[in-house]
Amino acid sequence: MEKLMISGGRPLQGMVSISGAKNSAIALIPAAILAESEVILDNLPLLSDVAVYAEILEELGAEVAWEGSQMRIDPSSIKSIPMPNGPVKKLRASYYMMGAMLGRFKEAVVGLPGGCNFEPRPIDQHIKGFEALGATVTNEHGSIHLHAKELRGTKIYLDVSSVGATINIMLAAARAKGATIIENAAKEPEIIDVATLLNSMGAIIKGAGTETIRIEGVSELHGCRHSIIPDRIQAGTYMIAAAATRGDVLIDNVIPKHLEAITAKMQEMGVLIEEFDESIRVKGTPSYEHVDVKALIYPGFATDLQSPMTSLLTQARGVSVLSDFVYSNRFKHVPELVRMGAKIRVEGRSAIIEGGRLNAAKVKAADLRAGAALVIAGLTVEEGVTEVTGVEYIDRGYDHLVSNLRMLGADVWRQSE
Ligand SMILES: CC(=O)N[C@H]1[C@@H](OP(=O)(O)OP(=O)(O)OC[C@H]2O[C@@H](n3ccc(=O)[nH]c3=O)[C@H](O)[C@@H]2O)O[C@H](CO)[C@@H](O)[C@@H]1O
Ligand SMILES: C=C(OP(=O)(O)O)C(=O)O
Repeated sequence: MEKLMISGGRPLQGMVSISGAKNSAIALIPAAILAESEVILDNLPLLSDVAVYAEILEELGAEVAWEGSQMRIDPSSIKSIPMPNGPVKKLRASYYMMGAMLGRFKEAVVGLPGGCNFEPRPIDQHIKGFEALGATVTNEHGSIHLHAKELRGTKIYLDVSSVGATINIMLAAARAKGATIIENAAKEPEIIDVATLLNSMGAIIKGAGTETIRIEGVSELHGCRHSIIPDRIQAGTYMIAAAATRGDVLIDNVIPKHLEAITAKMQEMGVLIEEFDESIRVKGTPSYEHVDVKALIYPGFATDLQSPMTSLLTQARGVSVLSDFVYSNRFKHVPELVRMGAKIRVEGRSAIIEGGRLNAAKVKAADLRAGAALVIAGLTVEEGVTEVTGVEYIDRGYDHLVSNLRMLGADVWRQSE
């Protein structure tokens, strides 16, 4: 096991290039199961979640060649094998195995997902969707068993606009008979990315990115080549880190439109931000105003940036209120930030943050974005070394974090625990 060591107090300066999006990559890899020939994914991030997904596909019999930021997946010899345990337990997005296997084989056995469990994360809307398409779904000893004689298109209204359920239903419906309409669909950019890949594979999907998605089922899908969209959450994290250290950073390979909510909130605090076609420059200022933030579904402020934003708000004057309307209890970073001297209390689904200096401490990342929050907090500390354990969570979602931060002038290194 390793830990991250951070000797903070240096403004981040220079340029960082953002990798492809985790939440796209880990949906696009299982989507390749639906094809009959090779799928090539470019701009793939180097993340532990991606490695686990490659392992899952290999276990099923796919040929996977991963070199740098490209993955070639030949799914032609994939077999329908039950996956109750093993790598599916290591990540959240293994739930996409249900939609992809159901679409291709009309059956699947998949262990309940792992990943970041900052609070109970139900999958009832995924199951409701599969059942509406004609599948029988049972939970047997912690594994979901799915089976259908045939999948038939239908209209599905999601009770909550879930990213995972929207993508999972698209995967299964892409090879169903007839048309499926998802109402109250999630609108996150990663959903458009998955629809783009599926359409390049021969699917007929319209409306991705809006609340109504229509999927015309087809009997066969073929291979294709696809470049993954930039990771808006990694980009937002570097934007926050640049501001928190009062630095000046050009964040390259981003889609500024995907970052509008975080950009607007940071500008409201007094951070200077310039937008270019594919990059964003973030320049810190000596003093920030407190703001209130509401994490919402896209295009609102991303819940995945809520924890990193908490660290930035410790650097603002006065009292900020940060509420999460996607996850009511995503606050595992708070006690650790308090250990570093932050004045934060949680009330219901809100964190009340009073600005002030942080101190170096030994802290533990309990999930991916809590880890990012602690790294940002450590970067602001002027004396001493902050130690962050739980690095395995951070490796789920940040490509080359240490080398990127070092390139920006931070004094950060990994060390054995
Ligand atoms: C792999 C992946 O893409 N992960 C992202 C995805 O997670 P994930 O797809 O799991 O999150 P959802 O969009 O499904 O969850 C949104 C809300 O809906 C609720 N819900 C969800 C499904 C369901 O069947 N029933 C239900 O009640 C959840 O508890 C949560 O309150 O979107 C989240 C919200 O943007 C992000 O934080 C995660 O980074
Ligand atoms: C919660 C996250 O991921 P996952 O859904 O994969 O656990 C995240 O990326 O912040």
